[in-house]
Amino acid sequence: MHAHIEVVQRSSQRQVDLKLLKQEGGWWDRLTLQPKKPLFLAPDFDRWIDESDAEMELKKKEEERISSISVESRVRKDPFLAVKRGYLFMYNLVQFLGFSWIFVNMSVRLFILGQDSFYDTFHSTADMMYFCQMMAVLEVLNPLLGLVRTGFIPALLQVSGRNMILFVVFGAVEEMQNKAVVFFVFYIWSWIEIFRYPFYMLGCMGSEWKLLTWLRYTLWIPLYPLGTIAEAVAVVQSLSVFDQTQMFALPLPAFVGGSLSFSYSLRLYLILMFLGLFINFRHLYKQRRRRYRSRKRKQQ
Ligand SMILES: CCCCCCCCCCCCC[C@@H](O)CC(=O)SCCNC(=O)CCNC(=O)[C@H](O)C(C)(C)COP(=O)(O)OP(=O)(O)OC[C@H]1O[C@@H](n2cnc3c(N)ncnc32)[C@H](O)[C@@H]1OP(=O)(O)O
Repeated sequence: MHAHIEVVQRSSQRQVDLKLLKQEGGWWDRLTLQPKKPLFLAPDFDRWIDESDAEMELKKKEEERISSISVESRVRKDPFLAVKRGYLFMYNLVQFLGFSWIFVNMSVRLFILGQDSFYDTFHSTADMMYFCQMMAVLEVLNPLLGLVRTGFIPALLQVSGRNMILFVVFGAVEEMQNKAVVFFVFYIWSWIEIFRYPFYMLGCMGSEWKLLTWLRYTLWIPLYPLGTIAEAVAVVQSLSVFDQTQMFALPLPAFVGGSLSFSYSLRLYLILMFLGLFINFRHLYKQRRRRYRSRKRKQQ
């Protein structure tokens, strides 16, 4: 094979840099015609690439080209991307502020009043919790509208499960509202949400804080079972109230007579709750693995 030889300007007293321009593409077995390389000739190892380096480089360039095409086409295809991001950002911000308010309120009251604060949690925070949980219905709609990559079933279980506790077990039963269990349920819910929503907010801006991501994908491991246990305690405590008051009781046909206490529905709900815990725990575990696996791949 032949090459044009070009003398590069960067020559010094010690060396002369020669640039060989191949006349045809391809790999050379050696630099000169004679098999043994003259002693005065040395390749520039800073620029040296062998066949496998070149393949890697080509592959990398190809991947970069494909990802830039897919990003471009996604941006081009979705003219409402900015509106969607803006909506999600605002939604997450409102939820973050709501749960932060609840968390700070409960923490300050706990600090000042100690255990006495447990019994007044509902009256001091329920309005905000109602607001946040009503808004959370959007979390079931968002995946349906294709706005987020959340699983629809886990979101539905999460939102309907919490709303059942908040609106039915606590909201409708006055006897439950001054029980200590309200404190534990609300506090556990708030603990995860004050990290989850800012994590999403950063995501909407295309940014990430490693510590926040870690907290979002780790705190649920102790909090989810604890939260479910606290909710289960609340349900069990409310059973006798539903039996006594016959609130929401289902009237039975005349030939049977009487009515079916709502506590039976709640007993069934208790079973669903632990099934829901299993489904969502598995979902969150998979999300965690996906997040950290894809990050590891990016680092490699
Ligand atoms: C009346 C009949 C009732 C029948 C009910 C049956 C009963 C079921 C009961 C279930 C037990 C409930 C117990 C529970 O209440 C106890 C507690 O909550 S204790 C406190 C601890 N809890 C938690 O940790 C759960 C918190 N909640 C969640 O994590 C979510 O709600 C959940 C749906 C469970 C999982 O979230 P998701 O699937 O969204 O995972 P990711 O965060 O990884 O998100 C996936 C991707 O989507 C993007 N995303 C999602 N949401 C948003 C958003 N709002 N804004 C912007 N982006 C969002 C996210 O960034 C991810 O994107 P990417 O894939 O690009 O990383």
